[in-house]
Amino acid sequence: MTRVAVIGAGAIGGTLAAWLAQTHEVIVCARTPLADLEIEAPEAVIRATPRILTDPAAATPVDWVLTTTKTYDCAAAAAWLPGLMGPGTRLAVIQNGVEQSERFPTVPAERTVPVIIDLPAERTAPGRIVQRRDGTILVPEGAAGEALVALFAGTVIDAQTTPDFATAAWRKLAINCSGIVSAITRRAAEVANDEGIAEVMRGLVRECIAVGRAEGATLPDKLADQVVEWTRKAHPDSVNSLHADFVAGRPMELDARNGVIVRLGEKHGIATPLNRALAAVLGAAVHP
Ligand SMILES: NC(=O)C1=CN([C@@H]2O[C@H](COP(=O)(O)OP(=O)(O)OC[C@H]3O[C@@H](n4cnc5c(N)ncnc54)[C@H](OP(=O)(O)O)[C@@H]3O)[C@@H](O)[C@H]2O)C=CC1
Ligand SMILES: CC(C)(CO)C(=O)C(=O)O
Repeated sequence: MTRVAVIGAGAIGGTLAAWLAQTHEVIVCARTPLADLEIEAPEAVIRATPRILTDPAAATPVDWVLTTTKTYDCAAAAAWLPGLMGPGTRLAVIQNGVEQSERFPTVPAERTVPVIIDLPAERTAPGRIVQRRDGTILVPEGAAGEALVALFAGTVIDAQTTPDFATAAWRKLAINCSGIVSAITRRAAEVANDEGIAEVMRGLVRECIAVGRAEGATLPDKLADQVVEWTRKAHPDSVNSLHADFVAGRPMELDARNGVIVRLGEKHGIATPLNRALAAVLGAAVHP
């Protein structure tokens, strides 16, 4: 049986830990204590009672570490790694953005697997999560990516390798950068039905497309319209993770979702006024 440690028991970590615990030995490395996991998935309620650790000093080596904290908590999450990483342990960085491979520099590149996850989920209480639909995972081709795909076999998470991970990451960033409109308006995915807001979303995505192409991703012009359509088809009450952070008064992944477009745009001489402006507005907003 594969030993898997999941760092972070939030929306993504809790959901993945519960699904993996059906077939693997799972340890949850949590900051806030919790008793167990209960996931309200589209077809069923999934329960799991993995071993829960709250002290990095208690961690011992596992086969896989899945890190699922927010990007702004990477430094704190790294405190778990000395205990969890043995000579053969692989680290999957399951976070939004396009810089997953750079966030845990102490782990050798060949043992780090960047992961793009599409899995809308919201945490309602410690260990209690609403999973809005079945999810997908994309990882780069190669032995480590294939091993991660095998880990998720038998779960509702459709894990696959891709020969062009950069494109996959930038396509997901296109969705995420546009999600800032939900946090600013404090409205769930249904806000995309407002045509004025949809036009702002398209503008954010067009900037993302320009910078992503300069970084080597293959992104069609129609992606701007597609992002709006996908958001309109999401569960209308679906709250994205940036919006969830804002209303909870937590830090936000503004740099990973919008700031990175501004930063890399500057590198390539591409103007990104919408991402810059909206990130500044949300960054300065007082949480509700
Ligand atoms: N939610 C979603 O629908 C999606 C999210 N993502 C991405 O996935 C990543 C995770 O997001 P999400 O699950 O929503 O985030 P959450 O805020 O729900 O969960 C993050 C978890 O990390 C925990 N954590 C923080 N620091 C530590 C630490 N040092 N040790 C252990 N645990 C720690 C938090 O603890 P505490 O309980 O104390 O807060 C929290 O439980 C983000 O990059 C996000 O953008 C991607 C796709 C969809
Ligand atoms: C697009 C979405 C909502 C689900 O995958 C997401 O990535 C997030 O909430 O951060």
